[in-house]
Amino acid sequence: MKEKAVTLLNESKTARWIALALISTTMFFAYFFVDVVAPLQSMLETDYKWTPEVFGMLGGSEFFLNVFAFFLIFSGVILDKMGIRFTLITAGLTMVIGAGLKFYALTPGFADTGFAAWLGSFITWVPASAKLAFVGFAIFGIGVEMAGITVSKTIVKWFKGKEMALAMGLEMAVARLGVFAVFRLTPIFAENGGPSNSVLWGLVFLCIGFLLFLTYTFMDAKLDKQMGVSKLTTSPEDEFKLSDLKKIFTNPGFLAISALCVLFYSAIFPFQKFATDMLASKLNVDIKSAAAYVSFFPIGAMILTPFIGYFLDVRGKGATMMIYGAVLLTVSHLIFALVPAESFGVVTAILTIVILGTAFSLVPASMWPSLPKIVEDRYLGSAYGAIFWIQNIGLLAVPILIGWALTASNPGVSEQIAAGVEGVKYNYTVPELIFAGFGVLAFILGFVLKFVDKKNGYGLELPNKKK
Ligand SMILES: NCCCC[C@H](NC(=O)[C@@H](N)CC(=O)O)C(=O)O
Repeated sequence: MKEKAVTLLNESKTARWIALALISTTMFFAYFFVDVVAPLQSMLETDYKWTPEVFGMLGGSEFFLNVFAFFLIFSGVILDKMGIRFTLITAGLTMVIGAGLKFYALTPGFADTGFAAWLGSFITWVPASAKLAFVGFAIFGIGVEMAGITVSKTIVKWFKGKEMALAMGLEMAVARLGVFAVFRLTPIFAENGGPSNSVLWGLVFLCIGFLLFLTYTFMDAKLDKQMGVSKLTTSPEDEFKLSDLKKIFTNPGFLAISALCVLFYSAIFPFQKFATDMLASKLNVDIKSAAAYVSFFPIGAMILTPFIGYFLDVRGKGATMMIYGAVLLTVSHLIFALVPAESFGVVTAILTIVILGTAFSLVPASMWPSLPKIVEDRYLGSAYGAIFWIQNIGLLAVPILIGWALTASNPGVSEQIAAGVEGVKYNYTVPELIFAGFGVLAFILGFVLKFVDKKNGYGLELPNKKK
């Protein structure tokens, strides 16, 4: 009897783009929450007495458990061992729980408790609200990073050999739209209820995102069923083993790309957190207008990333793109650092942000689809977890470093702002020079990656799409 050939769900264009839409929309909400208070630095300083150091620490706290308690390494192993569905649901729930705690930290309901009084009784320069917000954001951080690696592996599952870089580019584009939305919406939410209202909206969005992840799991289960994926059909050599972690950390391609990743992203995400205040001070405009200019940053990246992804699918040149990205990154931070405020107008600001947005498209669009070329599929989740872990070390340390550099290079300014003195502003030259330095190092690492690729034949310069 002839067996009926099954057309796999991922062979259907409609099905794979629906799968992508579901997981990408959740990442939109997740990225919204990541920066939900980013444009509110001065409001948090005035309303909650959060100094720039405290604000910088909040940015770092997102990565605290991932880095120090190795949660990202665990997340990668969980993904490879337990599969996509389990990990997506766990990630979604973790984000909601962490976000809920961060919201509670900013409410009067918390401020009036004995717990708040106790939290405020030690390390008194960090307010109780900030301490609890750090805990919530650290838990959220586990969820969002777990979601990030799982979404990457999911895209490889549905799109490998097809439009993989385009799909990853589109997913990142949708996520960036979340960052654009946050810079537009958060100041409005905060005007009508303070920073806690912005965080509450972020929490509501995350609940919707969780439901979308849940919906996707039904598609995933159907695809697995069609592929006959079960413990019985997976041969022992196809299964993830803990010893694979050693293979990841001794792979020269992985090490080069991870170093480039941490340097590049250290000059992007931490910048995003300080960018509104930096532009407000450099352009001498209010926070709302500055936040509106910063919103062009993710928009530039959002528009370009899928095009670059498409180019990589059909033409390749992934390693070269990363080098171009590092050059643009350095140039834009040098402009922010060195062009004097008198010559720095709105047009210069927007142009520089667009250059930075282009860098922010070139590197991510080529970096994330490169990893499946460097490591085996069976430990791809762990490899994504490990590269995120290395990246998170930078994302944790750099906002603290920048907060400290800002205070140190502007003696007395923090005290005047906290005292409510009008018109006092920070000068961001030193922090911007630090960001530019990361760009220079990323540029050098780009060449190292190209060399390692040539030596090991990973095919980073080759197209992703099979003819
Ligand atoms: N599926 C997404 C690929 C990674 C996208 C990348 N995000 C990260 O690297 C995150 N670890 C950073 C973060 O969560 O802050 C991006 O370019 O957005």
